[in-house]
Amino acid sequence: MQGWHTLQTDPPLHLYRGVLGEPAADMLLAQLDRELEWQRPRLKLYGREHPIPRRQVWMGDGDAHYRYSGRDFPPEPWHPAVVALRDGIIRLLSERSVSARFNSVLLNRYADGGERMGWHSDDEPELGPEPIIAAVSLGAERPLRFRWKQAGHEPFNVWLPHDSLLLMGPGCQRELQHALLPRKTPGLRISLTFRHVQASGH
Ligand SMILES: O=C(O)CCC(=O)C(=O)O
Ligand SMILES: [Fe+2]
Repeated sequence: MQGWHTLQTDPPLHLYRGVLGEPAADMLLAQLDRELEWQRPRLKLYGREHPIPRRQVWMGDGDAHYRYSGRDFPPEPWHPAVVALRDGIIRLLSERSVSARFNSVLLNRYADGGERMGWHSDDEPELGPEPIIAAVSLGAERPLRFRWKQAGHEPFNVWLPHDSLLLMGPGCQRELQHALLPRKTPGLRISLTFRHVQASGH
């Protein structure tokens, strides 16, 4: 159970179970919930502003700005527990001969199954042509739903257990979209999606 599981190879999706070990993962979930300044920004969708249906924190190196839905998010400074997790993830990826660097992370906080993230690909220009995204899940287990941009392939779920890491390799953002759809289930979930954004010259 523990360790790497290949979900598919083209484009690559790999799940690692047991990133920190249960007690440390439980502690990190509680610590992030308590210590971060969770935001609920309002974003424009089809010309109208709505608060996002979850909370988030954008964190990273000072020059790692992130732009979406016409807004610019300057990063919060790295939290030491998130730095330690990032470095652990980089070590795990190097076991697979994936050399990744991450200068930023989007932390998402879903208070319960009603909170969600809609369909998207992480394909903003500042993420570069074939981004590698490493997504750590803490708390309530929920499925990440994937669908193909090209017609004729079936959508599928990837269940993301507590203390797991989902590696979305090259091609995942180009060929697929993903969403965390609402479910009638309780339970706090926090995800951390580590990325590398090109410095924006701010
Ligand atoms: O919460 C998740 O697992 C998905 C998050 C996600 O897709 C993102 O941060 O881009
Ligand atoms: Fe995403």
